[in-house]
Amino acid sequence: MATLLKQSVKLALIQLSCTADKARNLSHARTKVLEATKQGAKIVVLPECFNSPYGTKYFPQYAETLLPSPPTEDQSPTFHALSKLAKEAGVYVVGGSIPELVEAKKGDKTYYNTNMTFAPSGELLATHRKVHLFDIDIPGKIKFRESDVLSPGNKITLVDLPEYGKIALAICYDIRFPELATIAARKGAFLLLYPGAFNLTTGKLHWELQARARAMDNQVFVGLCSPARDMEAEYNAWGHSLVVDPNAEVLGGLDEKEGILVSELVAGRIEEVRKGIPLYTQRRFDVYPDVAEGGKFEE
Ligand SMILES: NC(=O)CC(=O)C(=O)O
Repeated sequence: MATLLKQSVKLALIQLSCTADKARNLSHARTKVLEATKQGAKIVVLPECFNSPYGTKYFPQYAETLLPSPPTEDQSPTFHALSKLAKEAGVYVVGGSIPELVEAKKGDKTYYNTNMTFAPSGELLATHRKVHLFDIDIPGKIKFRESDVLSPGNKITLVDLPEYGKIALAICYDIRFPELATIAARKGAFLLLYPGAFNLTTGKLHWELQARARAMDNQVFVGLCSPARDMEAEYNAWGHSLVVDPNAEVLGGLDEKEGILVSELVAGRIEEVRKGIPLYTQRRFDVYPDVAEGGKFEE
């Protein structure tokens, strides 16, 4: 029987220390991706906003232009660094996210929080713009309004890795919207990946819970990749990158410090879990609508 994950694969999440120095962040990311590759990883993930600090005032300052693709070196040093790195390491590189600038002819500027995923050949396979912007206000704890600067993406992102199967990409706050995950899983993703930077308030409450919930709902692997925590920065990331299996069990996790988490995703595990708890044949579309009938896959 064909399995969703065609062969077992090692996934690495790089919980990178991210600074205000973009060039340093890029070369540091290279060092860590190569380190993960030495441990056998074939899919390597970087965190949300891995080449800049996370904060609305930083997005315009660090933004790069990705379109038309491929951008020049000047337009996007990160595109070129990640493409070269994927080729050098011979692995899939899921480039967390970076602030993206789209400038209209009349000078209007639009910013997105954008992921780029590269094949081992160095080819750009997909981009995902954060669909749900992080606008929250928890009195006395945290207020954040990405929408002051960013615009939202408008699609669900599935990426085909021919030797392994399909993965779904979304960014941080996107994880709180289970419809996106469910549609991607029902379209055949074996892994939901979320580069993300929760914080000390919401991280403690919901980070692991969200990861396990999306894995449990959809009976697929889930990976959440955070920047390392920096208490000198204005925004303090939660850290605790983790990988969860299709039975919602934590396969591995980090603390708040920089680190590399390598986890083996075993082919056949999804089908084993789904055989035991057969949600996939028990859905009642005569009682409620099938969300997987919808979903937009192109910008
Ligand atoms: N930073 C985010 O996008 C999301 C987050 O921190 C949360 O959902 O909590």
